[in-house]
Amino acid sequence: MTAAAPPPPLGSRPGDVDVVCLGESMVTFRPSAPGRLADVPSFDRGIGGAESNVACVLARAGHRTRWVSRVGADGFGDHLLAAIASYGVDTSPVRRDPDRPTGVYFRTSGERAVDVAPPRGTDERLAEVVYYRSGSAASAMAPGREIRAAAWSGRFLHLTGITAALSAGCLALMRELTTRHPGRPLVSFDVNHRVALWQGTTNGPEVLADLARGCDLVFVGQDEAAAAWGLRDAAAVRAALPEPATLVVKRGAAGATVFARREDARPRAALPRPADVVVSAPALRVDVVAPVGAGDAFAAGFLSGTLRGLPLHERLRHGHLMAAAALTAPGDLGEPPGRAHADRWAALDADGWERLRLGPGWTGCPAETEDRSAKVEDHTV
Ligand SMILES: Nc1ncnc2c1ncn2[C@@H]1O[C@H](COP(=O)(O)OP(=O)(O)O)[C@@H](O)[C@H]1O
Ligand SMILES: O=C(O)C(=O)C[C@H](O)[C@H](O)COP(=O)(O)O
Repeated sequence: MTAAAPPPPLGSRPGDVDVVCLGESMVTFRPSAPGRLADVPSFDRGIGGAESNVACVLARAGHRTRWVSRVGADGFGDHLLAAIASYGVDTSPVRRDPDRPTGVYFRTSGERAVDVAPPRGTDERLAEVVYYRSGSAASAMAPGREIRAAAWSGRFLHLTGITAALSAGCLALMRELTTRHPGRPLVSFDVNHRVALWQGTTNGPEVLADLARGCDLVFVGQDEAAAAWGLRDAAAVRAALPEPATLVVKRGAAGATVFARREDARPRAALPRPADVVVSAPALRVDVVAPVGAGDAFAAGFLSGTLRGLPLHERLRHGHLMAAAALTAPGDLGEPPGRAHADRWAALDADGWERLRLGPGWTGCPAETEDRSAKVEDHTV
């Protein structure tokens, strides 16, 4: 028997993909008809997982992406690997665990997620989310040489706060990957505070803020910053999280604001922190089919614009466009618009942008085609 090949030395594949996304993915089940989980008779299968969602959207947008995770040696693991690879994502670092299952979750549609089943008669706009992921294959991830080499193999590493809540090993891995080691890639982090996953601990918000401070690009929703940290506006979030060079605060349908530090070659300790450039962009008008996946798609759009060196305003607009694709599809992943079309929409003047109204199917409807009026109302490109 030959010994297993040693893992590649750290950083031996610098930048061989654009973005590495590390985190748990699950098979998702959505009711095939509206209603509470208690009542619906059947479910449609899909895939979910904040980090692989980002990888899939980026791959569709033409970027080289890799997903690092673990799945069970079961049929759901087979399905996740095949589905994520079908987007063009490199899944070669994903390990199969013969002793632990692939995670699964159930989710009703609704404008907002809640962590427990809402009582009968409560607001139907609340989605119910039920996870079966405790003890899953991915929850056994932990620091190690092989996983770090895979995590460091791109220009960007994208992480989310979900991973930190999965197990002590996952939290240790997140702490390691968000430590500012010399030679690490740029680290992007979506706070993704999932209250249900932090039950039994009181320090989730504090841990998430700590992890965010070790990253270069951070995404957070204004609503989650308010709920987790009591921070009521974007400037307060920036004041509390000055460390990341770039911070994006999303305000759902209202828009998003990016704070980007002017880079400065002078030693940081010697000088006060340089001032930020602050740019905001309104979101699009969207006929929402399902809100799930919008945050991940937004992060992918912003990252795509960052990789392409686009101006901050266009990065935000690419975030909104990708989010709109997710919002107008039933599952986590929509069909993002092609790059040429996204670029043309992102370059619209403020009036043209405001006149866009996007409904289901809009991304498959290029601006030149005759029937676009059915899908994209009032847009002028
Ligand atoms: N109702 C909406 N109308 C238009 N765009 C929206 C709407 N809700 C969300 N978005 C878009 O999705 C992005 C992510 O929204 P957010 O509420 O932060 O998602 P999540 O809670 O999934 O992280 C927003 O920045 C925006 O681009
Ligand atoms: O909750 C989790 O652990 C998941 O990863 C499941 C979902 O796929 C993402 O949470 C979707 O995330 P949003 O884009 O913020 O809607």
